[in-house]
Amino acid sequence: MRVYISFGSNIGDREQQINEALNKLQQVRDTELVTVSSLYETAPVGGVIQDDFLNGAAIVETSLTPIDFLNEIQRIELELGRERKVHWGPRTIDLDVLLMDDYIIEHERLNVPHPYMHERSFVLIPLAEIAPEAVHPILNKSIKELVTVDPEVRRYK
Ligand SMILES: Nc1ncnc2c1ncn2[C@@H]1O[C@H](COP(=O)(O)OP(=O)(O)OP(=O)(O)O)[C@@H](O)[C@H]1O
Ligand SMILES: Nc1nc2c(c(=O)[nH]1)N=C(CO)CN2
Repeated sequence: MRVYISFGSNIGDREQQINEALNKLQQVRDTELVTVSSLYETAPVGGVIQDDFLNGAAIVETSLTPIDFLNEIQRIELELGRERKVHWGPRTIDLDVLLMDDYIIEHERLNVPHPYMHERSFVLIPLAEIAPEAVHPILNKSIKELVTVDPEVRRYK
């Protein structure tokens, strides 16, 4: 199964934490990291006053089940010291599943496509860089069609 993920960090050495998360992802069993986007510096979305994020997206190929893959990314978040305090608040690392093939999953622990991905340019801009043709299976639109220009999402590296 092809999985599209987004990642973000806004506490501590953001770039280092993203690199560590991607290294750990590369070591997950039966999983290959296919493509990683550039990093983008993004203004915080959602109303919580907090520092800017570094965000990006990646393409992963895995033969794990969707829940086993979620378990692995949640383990990586915990290993990198992620604490769940403020909803939508600051985090050392956040890994979200955006798309899994063309699956629509409504599970208590996993909603795919990610319910907010189509309205978040900090997700769509990095994803459009690496997967413009990927299709949102509920909206039936490609990422290229969903993405819009946003001056608050700036190419970083
Ligand atoms: N597509 C998904 N990717 C990652 N987690 C998901 C997904 N769908 C549901 N979840 C569930 O969401 C829960 C909360 O995740 P998390 O704390 O990362 O939310 P958040 O990052 O604060 O908000 P958001 O989901 O809007 O990014 C997790 O425990 C996970 O089981
Ligand atoms: N720019 C930006 N804003 C956010 C982010 C994020 O990754 N980037 N994550 C959030 C919680 O999921 C809330 N707000």
